Amino acid sequence: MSKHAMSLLPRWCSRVFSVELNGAPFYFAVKEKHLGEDVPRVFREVQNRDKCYSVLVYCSRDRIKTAKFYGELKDKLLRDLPPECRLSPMSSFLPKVRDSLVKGYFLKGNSDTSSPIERLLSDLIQHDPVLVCSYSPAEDGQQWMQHMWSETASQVMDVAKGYYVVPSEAPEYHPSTLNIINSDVFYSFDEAYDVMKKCGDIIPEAKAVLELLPSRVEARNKPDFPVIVIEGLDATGKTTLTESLKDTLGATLLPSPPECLSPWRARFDQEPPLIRRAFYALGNYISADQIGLKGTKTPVIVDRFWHSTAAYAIATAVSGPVCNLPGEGSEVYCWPSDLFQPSLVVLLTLDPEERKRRLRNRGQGKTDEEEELDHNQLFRLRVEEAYRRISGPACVTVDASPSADRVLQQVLLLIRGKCHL
Ligand SMILES: Nc1ncnc2c1ncn2[C@@H]1O[C@H](COP(=O)(O)OP(=O)(O)OP(=O)(O)O)[C@@H](O)[C@H]1O
Ligand SMILES: Nc1ccn([C@H]2C[C@H](O)[C@@H](COP(=O)(O)O)O2)c(=O)n1
Repeated sequence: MSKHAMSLLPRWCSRVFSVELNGAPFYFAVKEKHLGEDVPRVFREVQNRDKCYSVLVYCSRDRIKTAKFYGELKDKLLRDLPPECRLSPMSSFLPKVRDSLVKGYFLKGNSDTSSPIERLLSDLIQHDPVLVCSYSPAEDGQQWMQHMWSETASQVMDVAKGYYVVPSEAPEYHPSTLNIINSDVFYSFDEAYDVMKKCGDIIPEAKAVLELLPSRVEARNKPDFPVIVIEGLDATGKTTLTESLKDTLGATLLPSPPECLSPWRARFDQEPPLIRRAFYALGNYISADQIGLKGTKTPVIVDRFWHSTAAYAIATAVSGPVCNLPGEGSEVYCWPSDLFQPSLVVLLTLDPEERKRRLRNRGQGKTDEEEELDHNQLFRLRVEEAYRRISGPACVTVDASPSADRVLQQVLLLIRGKCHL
């Protein structure tokens, strides 16, 4: 067993394991002794002929490689496992311990598929940063046990002995919330920059992005004019409103991410969250630099800014209902201390049916995330709630269902009240 995997062991019995079946999480823990606990739900429906396995990707010191490998692992498992084998997202974590989450997959096969599955897992454990366990009924035929594999053997081998699997309570918040800070959301230029810099060796485009970054993090000038950010889900009317505000106020309109990043955006959208979110976070610092420049001459309207970066990242990292999000007031929703704060942030909200109607009428192709927003009601609700929970500055919600002109008038009122324009 590698030294990284060994480092997970001392608190192995304090870890909680989560397996997501059809979008719902099932939790279990492991114990050295059995005290008459029930069989966890994940194993209750497993037949005796079935065999289950877990593959967890532990964090090596190279976070970039780990993040890339996690994405590639799913493709590899889907490609190489027998088609009858069922693959579910899995994680393991220490409750309330930050950065303790390790992610992976839970595999369910049967006696016909166990040989090819075990061959694949044996190969993985010898070449990749994974910790493999298998699960089988205990001698009494009632309980289930977890056996940790050793990388030196190409067959199942328990380290010390097997552990009993027992049910565990659901944590207060989704386990992914433990690892959000500086993996999904970055709270300083340096943290996001560090990720992009480390990407330079494996993603040539990262070097081009680094060259576009401002030399100073603080906006070069403090704008004399108000800076207004317009936020909202796709097709809530941001483009329509920002164009009108530009004309009405004689303002400068800045899109976000900034135009200079457009050539690289599609490339970074394919990357795992760590890299993709670092790209968007850095985009905000470029925007802040541009705001500093333009805001000395005219008011500035910005189409999306940090609220979007954080809200989409948090809502993607966490799955399930809104109550799985980090609680209101969590540090996850804090504004980065080194990022320019706009004078006003307006969040446009729209009834989902009307939003779909506008999307249909607009008739453009949809990005993967727009598809997700369309089909996954829970994702949409999580993004909107995360928007509302972000503070410093918090956003002011405006109902975007009236006519474009009415929405404009409503937002102008807000701007005049808040920014004395
Ligand atoms: N208040 C409104 N009433 C009716 N239709 C509107 C209104 N505002 C915008 N629309 C229409 O809805 C569609 C989406 O608007 P728009 O492109 O401004 O949204 P968006 O938030 O910028 O979208 P995206 O983030 O995907 O670029 C467009 O066809 C636009 O003409
Ligand atoms: N400042 C920004 C702007 C955008 N994003 C991300 C969030 C979504 O993934 C996507 C939405 O952009 P659109 O499709 O409306 O162009 O871009 C961000 O993270 N930060």
